[in-house]
Amino acid sequence: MSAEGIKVLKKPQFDKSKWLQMPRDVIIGHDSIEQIPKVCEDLRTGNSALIISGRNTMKAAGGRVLDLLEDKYDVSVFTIDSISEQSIADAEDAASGSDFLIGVGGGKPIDVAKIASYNLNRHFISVPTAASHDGIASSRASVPIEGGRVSLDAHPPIAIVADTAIVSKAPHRLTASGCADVISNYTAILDWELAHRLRGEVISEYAIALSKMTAEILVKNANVIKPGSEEGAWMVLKALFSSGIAMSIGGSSRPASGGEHKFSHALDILSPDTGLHGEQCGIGSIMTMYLHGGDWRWIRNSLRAIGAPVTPKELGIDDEVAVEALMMARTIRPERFTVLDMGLERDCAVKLVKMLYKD
Ligand SMILES: NC(=O)C1=CN([C@@H]2O[C@H](COP(=O)(O)OP(=O)(O)OC[C@H]3O[C@@H](n4cnc5c(N)ncnc54)[C@H](OP(=O)(O)O)[C@@H]3O)[C@@H](O)[C@H]2O)C=CC1
Ligand SMILES: O=C(CO)COP(=O)(O)O
Ligand SMILES: [Zn+2]
Repeated sequence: MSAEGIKVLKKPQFDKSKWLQMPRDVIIGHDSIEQIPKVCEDLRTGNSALIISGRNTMKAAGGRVLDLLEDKYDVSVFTIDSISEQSIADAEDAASGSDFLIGVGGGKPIDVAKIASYNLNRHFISVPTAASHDGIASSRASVPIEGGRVSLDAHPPIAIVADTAIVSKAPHRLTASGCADVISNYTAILDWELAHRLRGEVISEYAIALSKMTAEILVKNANVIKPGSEEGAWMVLKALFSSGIAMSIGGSSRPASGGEHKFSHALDILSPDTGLHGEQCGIGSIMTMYLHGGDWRWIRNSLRAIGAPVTPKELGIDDEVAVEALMMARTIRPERFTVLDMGLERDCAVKLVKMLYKD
């Protein structure tokens, strides 16, 4: 071919751009709830606030937030029982006259506050009462919809106020569930890498490194995570924060949510209000680690060490329901490719669940 026949391809211009949002004020520590008025002042949040909380969590912390703010701010309270499209719409109605929102509770009130504030274009402050989930800092919200669940784009809290004295008094089951949510990062990452290899899905090495490091540090410090320990609460809250930041960097929940989360979301449909989110993800993670050919016994031992359940029986569900959840996982958020989307057959799912009981 002559020189004239060769087309010189111009290197495409670099046109990548990313917009990351992060929390501005983060206070984790003993009696940090007392700092809430200062945080509101610092962030110039406005004059009126809506506290979104649950029944138990209103008692554990919401009441104190109300006491601390009501002198200076016009504060109302909205209590939720569950997260649903309806409870989010109701929360938005309740918040329409408020300058900012405060989510006080576990994952559900925080996600409701996150979405409502995002839809209303208001700031929100995250006040976790339990170290039970890694949505305390993330910019995502997880919402059940008819027959499934969606991970919605939202925004991160403008501030996080996590009081270790309050969180350490929450039932230990919640803390162990938060640890399991973080331990499941190991398999979430493997699933993301699998989707990258097979489907060309874009991955973020920074998000992966942070997510993995977070799980490693947590497992390394499992010995301090004991019922009632404030040091343990501190350790887990830091991990949950870090995992949430990995999701912000990744631009999706991918660094912390893979097949084990799809299994958990399926269980939420098949057996609602039985297991906690992180508990279910932990058990899912043992099984998906097995499918990835990794050290599933190590995942199981790590979960046991922090007091999380490792079998459907310990979770309070029948093995048949766990098998059904494995089969249903591929129908949950089908665009999220994981090891459970590779044509798992029912008899293999049965074996997988049986394997959980092996020595
Ligand atoms: N956005 C994200 O990135 C993420 C979102 N999630 C979502 O979070 C949710 C799971 O969170 P989780 O916290 O497990 O569930 P909940 O918010 O339902 O909390 C579980 C239970 O613990 C109670 N509780 C919380 N704190 C205390 C306390 N200090 N003392 C006594 N009881 C307490 C709650 O009481 P009450 O009845 O008062 O609420 C509730 O009954 C799921 O919807 C999940 O999808 C999970 C991970 C990441
Ligand atoms: O729970 C999460 C991360 O721990 C969020 O994941 P989902 O996007 O699957 O709801
Ligand atoms: Zn999770």
